[in-house]
Formats: sequence, C-alpha cells, structure tokens
Amino acid sequence: METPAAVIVAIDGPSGTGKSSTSKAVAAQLGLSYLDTGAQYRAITWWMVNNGIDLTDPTAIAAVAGKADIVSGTDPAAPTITVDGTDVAGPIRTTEVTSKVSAVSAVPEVRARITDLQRSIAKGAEVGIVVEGRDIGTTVLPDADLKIFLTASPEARAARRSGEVKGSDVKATQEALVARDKADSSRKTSPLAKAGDAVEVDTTELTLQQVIECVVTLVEEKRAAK
Ligand SMILES: Nc1ncnc2c1ncn2[C@@H]1O[C@H](COP(=O)(O)OP(=O)(O)O)[C@@H](O)[C@H]1O
Ligand SMILES: Nc1ccn([C@@H]2O[C@H](COP(=O)(O)OP(=O)(O)O)[C@@H](O)[C@H]2O)c(=O)n1
Repeated sequence: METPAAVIVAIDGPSGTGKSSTSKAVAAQLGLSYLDTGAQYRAITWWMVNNGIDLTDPTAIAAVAGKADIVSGTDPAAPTITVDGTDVAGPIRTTEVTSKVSAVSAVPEVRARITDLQRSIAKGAEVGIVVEGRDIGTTVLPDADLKIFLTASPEARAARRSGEVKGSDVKATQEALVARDKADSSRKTSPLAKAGDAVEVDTTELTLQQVIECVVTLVEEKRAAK
C-alpha cells in the first residue's frame, strides 16, 4: 500500500489564544509530531541573555545568531528543548526571557536561522506535524495543508496567562502581552500575521476542548481529501 503523504498543520496567533494546548492535543490525537516555534525563539534569547549579549543592539544579536545549538523534541506528549545539550524548558519561561524575546526574534539573521531549523524538522516528520507560532502559515510553511489563526480578546488572553502563574497581576500581564503583540506584529521581517488562506478561530468564548475538536475535524477533512 502507498504511504499516505505527511500532513502539515500551521497554527498561528498571538499569546494566550491557545496555540500550544491546542497544537499538542491535536497532534497527540492524530499521531502527528508537534513543534513549538516560540520555544525556539525563547531558547536563542535565553542563550543571548546568558552570554551577556547586548539585546538593544541588533548588530550584536545578528553576529551571534548561529552560535547556540537548539534541539527540539517533537513528541506532543513530552516536548523538549535543549540549548547546547542543556534542558532549558523551565528557564525559557522566565519574565526576563519573555520580555526580551521580541527584540531577538525581530532580527532577520535570527529568523533565517530558526526558520531553516523549523523547515528541516517539518520535512523530517513522516506522518505529519503540527507547527505553532506567529509566521508558520505566512513564511515558514506557506504550503501547509491546513492553516489556523487563533484569536481571543486581550482580556481573555491575559486572564488565561495569569491563571498559570500564582499571584500574577492580570492588568500587568495584559499590558506586557499587548506590548509583545505590537512588537511581533510590527517588525519588518515575517511579522505575526494571518495567512490569506488561514481559517480564523476566535477562542474567546470557546472551551479548549471545543477548539481542539474544531481543529481535529478540519485536519481530518484535509487528510481525507489528500
Ligand atoms: N479556549 C480556552 N479556554 C480557556 N482556557 C484556555 C483555552 N485555550 C487555552 N487555554 C488556557 O490558556 C493558557 C494559555 O494557552 P496556550 O495554549 O499556552 O496559549 P498560546 O500557546 O497561544 O500562548 C493555558 O493555561 C491554557 O490551558
Ligand atoms: N513563529 C514564531 C514564534 C514565536 N516568535 C517569537 O517568540 C515569542 C515567544 O513565543 P511563544 O509562542 O512562546 O509566546 P507565548 O504564546 O508563550 O506567549 C513571540 O512573542 C515572538 O517574538 C516568533 O517571532 N515567531
């Protein structure tokens, strides 16, 4: 029997719209690999902070864009991320890295390097892969079989995000989130944007389970049509 072609799913959108939780669950249900591209940008940012790079200077960032060896594990049940062999899954989620990642991810040399990595991981996924990020449908995998763009109100997104961190302030979380959206959407190279052929899903009033079911149905339709 002929092996079915791999299915490629791109899930983009701003912070707190449900990209990670949806992508992991959809990939696990359908037996696909999973790639969190935000974690890769966080990992390179973590390396730069650790190595004392001046993150206000795009030239300094560009000069070391190729230095860190970033490896992503793509099992949706246990995704991993290492930098030069060190597990950085925890350290890449600090407020410091979160506040600095947009400055690093805006540098074209960084994007070129990480985009290459993402494409080679997607190419290697035999059954298929769910890739989540900001520019997957527009730039990284423009030929994806299915593109989803998740949205939600800033209030809902901030409430979800601060729900993850004990004692966090919803207002401050919302301000930081809106500032990061603005930086990510206004950068010159590959900004956060909805691809013309992406399906937009507003998750504000939906449960996570409803979003997962919606995306699983769309992937199954695409798979059946292949
Ligand atoms: N539709 C939803 N309704 C309520 N909470 C959700 C929904 N989708 C995701 N969440 C929760 O919101 C938080 C952020 O979700 P996450 O998947 O990390 O978003 P993103 O990857 O877009 O930043 C998580 O704690 C997640 O469980
Ligand atoms: N495809 C992507 C994914 C993330 N990023 C950058 O990485 C940052 C962190 O992404 P993330 O998905 O971990 O963000 P959260 O959803 O966790 O808030 C974003 O704010 C962007 O600056 C990007 O530029 N392109």
